[in-house]
Amino acid sequence: MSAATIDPTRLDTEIVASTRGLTKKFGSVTALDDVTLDLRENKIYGLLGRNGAGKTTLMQIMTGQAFQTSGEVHVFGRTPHENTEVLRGVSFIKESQAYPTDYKVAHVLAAARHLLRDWDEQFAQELLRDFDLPTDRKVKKLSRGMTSALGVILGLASRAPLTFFDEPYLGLDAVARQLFYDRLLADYAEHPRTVVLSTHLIDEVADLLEHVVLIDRGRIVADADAEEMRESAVTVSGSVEDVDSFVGARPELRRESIGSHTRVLMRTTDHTEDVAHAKALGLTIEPVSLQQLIVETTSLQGKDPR
Ligand SMILES: Nc1ncnc2c1ncn2[C@@H]1O[C@H](COP(=O)(O)OP(=O)(O)OP(=O)(O)O)[C@@H](O)[C@H]1O
Repeated sequence: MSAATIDPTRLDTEIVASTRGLTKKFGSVTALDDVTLDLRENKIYGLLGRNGAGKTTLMQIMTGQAFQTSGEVHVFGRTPHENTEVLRGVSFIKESQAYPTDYKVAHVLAAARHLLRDWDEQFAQELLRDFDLPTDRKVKKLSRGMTSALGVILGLASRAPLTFFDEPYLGLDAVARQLFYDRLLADYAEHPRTVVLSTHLIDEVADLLEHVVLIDRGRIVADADAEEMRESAVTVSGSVEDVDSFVGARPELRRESIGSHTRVLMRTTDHTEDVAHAKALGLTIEPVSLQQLIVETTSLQGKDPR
């Protein structure tokens, strides 16, 4: 779907969470730098960015688990910190989640049932069967994949209006990850909510994402509809002369040349027009994957480690 054909009613959905000028410093490290962001209801977001970009810090502050140094954060119109009512509608799933030493899977589920307003026990039981997770096993004794499965079950069955998944599926194998994506999509269709997926597996989740927030060294560098973002660039190839004249002065994200043949990944402001024009000139034009675009966008921002 192109930007022009997006259902206009979906553009104006309510804001469920927002930040204004959010900054977080850890000593001399600025983990978040003036982040202003709105998360709207009933959308699946990809929160993407390189290691150390600030994704986890942003999610921790939005879920009231950490304090900002300056700036504002609101969830359902209120400050999330120590706000039980707000947090009953928020689910934050992360791999490093710690549980009390003696907790079994069943205890974790009971706690979630108690804490989360929209928890669906029947769905949780279905997911336990799907992921083959034993409820009487101590969480400490679960394998890495089983621990990840517990995380995704909690996140899905919470049906929280605002659900964050901070790479909880790192331990899942490819089959279990696919099961997670399938269950998420099917359940989201029946129970729309705001889901934020933070992941490095961009290609794998690309089709799920409706909106992309790209963070680089603590700053938001892209906040766009996923389809619009995909259509913001193309790869064009042909003879150096033809490609150069087609690209003109427009921004190039990458160029690879062999002899007199060249291939350029370039920005475009009119995707349809550019595709038609390039084809008419006999150039080869290919779409760009979200992953490719994000790699090029973030690598352009500089590579100095913090
Ligand atoms: N408790 C802390 N004390 C000091 N520095 C921290 C702390 N937590 C995060 N940082 C720093 O803040 C920056 C952002 O970290 P964050 O964990 O938010 O990144 P991320 O995008 O989630 O990374 P990854 O994809 O690797 O998980 C990093 O430079 C990190 O070292």
